[in-house]
Amino acid sequence: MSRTDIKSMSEEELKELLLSMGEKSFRAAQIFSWIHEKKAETFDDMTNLSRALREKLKEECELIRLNAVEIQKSRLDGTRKYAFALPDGNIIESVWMEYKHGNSVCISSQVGCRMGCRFCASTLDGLERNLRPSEMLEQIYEMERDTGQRVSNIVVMGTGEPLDNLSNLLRFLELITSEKGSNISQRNITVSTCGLVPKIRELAAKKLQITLAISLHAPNDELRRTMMPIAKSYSIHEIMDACDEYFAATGRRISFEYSLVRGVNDGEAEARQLIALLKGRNCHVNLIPVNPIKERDYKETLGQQVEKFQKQLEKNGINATIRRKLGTDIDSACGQLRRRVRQEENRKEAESNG
Ligand SMILES: C[S@@+](CC[C@H](N)C(=O)[O-])C[C@H]1O[C@@H](n2cnc3c(N)ncnc32)[C@H](O)[C@@H]1O
Ligand code: SF4
Repeated sequence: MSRTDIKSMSEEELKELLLSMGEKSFRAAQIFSWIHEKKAETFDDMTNLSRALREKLKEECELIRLNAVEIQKSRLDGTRKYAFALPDGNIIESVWMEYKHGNSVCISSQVGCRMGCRFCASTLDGLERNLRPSEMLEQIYEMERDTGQRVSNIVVMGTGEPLDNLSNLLRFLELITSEKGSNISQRNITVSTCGLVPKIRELAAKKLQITLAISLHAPNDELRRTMMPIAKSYSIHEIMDACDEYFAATGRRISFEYSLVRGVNDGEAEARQLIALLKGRNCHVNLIPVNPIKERDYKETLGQQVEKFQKQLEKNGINATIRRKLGTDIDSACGQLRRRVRQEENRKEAESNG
């Protein structure tokens, strides 16, 4: 029988668990605080619990940890890239970034991704599985343990489509923002999606204060379909309607991600279409030259053209920034560290077998 994933549980669920073990319900608050506030590494760290209860918890529950199998540290700034092994051996990646206003982390929401975007390394082997809430949390807790610092901002922009794993994402958000845990403000969290329209509407109905980022990458459906298969299911028009609903429900300005691909979506005509699409909207555009991956033929837009594109948007009243690149000395496209670590592990295994 598999053990209970206690790090994914709400305080209410913890209470029920403890009552079912014949314990007093106030133990739930103590255990919740050990896990999410003090970030206990083992049940034995929970010193205000009786030895008997700790033993019972060890038998019935797992307190999952991630194992950092590789950490790349930038020599230029504080950026660190982590490859973490999950309890089942799957590998995911997370990034730690240091800014003047605090520390920011980029975390994964799935092992792989099934969305198939043409520029993205995360999807090359498809989707393996969803991450549990505990596995999303633990990326952050583990990076905090490693750096000895606290996180203030979170972007769910690593491997995976977070809205394809919505119920686990919602529990993760509940736990990481809990006043009895890390107490991170919803306003300091960004969730990025390729545009799963029904899930955007579901998220809007929760009325959270998190920022929604839409990976747009093209100003018209025809071009978007060549870059992102999801564009065959939902049109840009439908995405914009869902964004309006999100804004109406939350009052939060939408961010649009636009990866510039040389000769594909970076011309004056595309900028004009993008302006027409976003004019009058309370939004922000993040421009980022695409990070080329060797498995695909896309090349990044070069510096001058990136600036020209941005200026054209700004001149027409569209807020646009070029995303500053951190850790350029360790930079590799999202999902590539995980792929390399996995390939190395497969090679070692093959060598030891043969
Ligand atoms: C990896 S995705 C994860 C979140 C979600 N699945 C999404 O697509 O928004 C995060 C962001 O990275 C972008 N991205 C993926 N591969 C990229 C690449 N090679 N170069 C630049 N941006 C990339 C995506 O388009 C998206 O805006
Ligand atoms: S960009 Fe996002 S949705 Fe598209 S394949 Fe990558 S992780 Fe998945």
